[in-house]
Amino acid sequence: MMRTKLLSLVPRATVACRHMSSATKLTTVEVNDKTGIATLTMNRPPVNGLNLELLRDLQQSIEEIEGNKSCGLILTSSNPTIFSAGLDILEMYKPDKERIRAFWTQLQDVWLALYGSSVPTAAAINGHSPAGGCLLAASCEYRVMLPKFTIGLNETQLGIVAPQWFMSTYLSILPRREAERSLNQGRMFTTEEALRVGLVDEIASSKEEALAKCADFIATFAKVNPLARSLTKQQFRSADLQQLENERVQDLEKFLFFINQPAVQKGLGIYLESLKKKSKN
Ligand SMILES: CCCCC/C=C\CCCC/C=C/C(=O)SCCNC(=O)CCNC(=O)[C@H](O)C(C)(C)COP(=O)(O)OP(=O)(O)OC[C@H]1O[C@@H](n2cnc3c(N)ncnc32)[C@H](O)[C@@H]1OP(=O)(O)O
Repeated sequence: MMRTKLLSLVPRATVACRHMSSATKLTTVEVNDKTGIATLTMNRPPVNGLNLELLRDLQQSIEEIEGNKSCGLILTSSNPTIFSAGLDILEMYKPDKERIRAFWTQLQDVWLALYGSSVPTAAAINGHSPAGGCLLAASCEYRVMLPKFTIGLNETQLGIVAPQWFMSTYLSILPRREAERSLNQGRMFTTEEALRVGLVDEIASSKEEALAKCADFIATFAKVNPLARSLTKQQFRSADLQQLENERVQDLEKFLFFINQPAVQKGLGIYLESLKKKSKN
């Protein structure tokens, strides 16, 4: 394993980090030597759209962190204004038959790995976090968000439906009434609104502060027996995890059926166009 000192990249100049993975291009993992906490950074310009390759790298990085006995995982983004734009719509619009199967299966794998991770997890949400971006953040145990951004499961706004495990993830954080209403509305919350409903736990004024708050959360487990902690977490999450494990194939088939409906394809095309028009103005 490569052990490079990346002093110029760490948030606090006095803390050394081990750079664990450099082979992957779309994610990086840095472990803070002092705290043992791993920071997993998504880096797929322009918007961290979750395509097959980014999802593969995310899963590889989560496995790497689990395997390296890190004390915790902080998920963040290298983009200063976008945590993740969610699923890359280009994977779902006029999809290639084989690739879209691999894509959805990989998304399932990432969720199972992150939501079911044995280490404490936190998200430093340093930018907008719609749909799949929100799913990743919500799969963590703690969320710290920067002001003036938005977060939420906005699928219905795009004419698509968040599958059951997206809903379970929301329900693990939000009261049922809030989860149902905001999913039905496809509501995007501002940072302040997200704090008010409990979708995020804290607000930070900079990425550095968000990372530090996430590290403080992970440090609350320092004196807790790690096995007792992870088995307790597993018990809380096992019904959700098991449900997807049991229904993976049906979930994939449902997704393929739904996404290939002409009306859904038309809607995705219109949405992509509107995004492109907006980016040109
Ligand atoms: C009952 C059975 C159910 C079965 C399941 C059925 C269906 C499956 C559901 C799947 C669940 C889906 C989850 C998702 O994650 S869908 C994706 C949702 N994402 C969004 O709606 C976000 C869209 N993007 C934005 O709102 C903004 O781009 C932004 C993230 C706020 C960033 O804004 P800004 O900095 O102003 O950047 P631009 O808008 O200018 O974008 C730059 C370029 O990036 C392209 N872009 C943006 N987002 C995406 C995306 N998600 N996928 C692909 N491409 C994206 C955008 O078009 C620009 O491209 P250009 O430079 O080429 O014009």
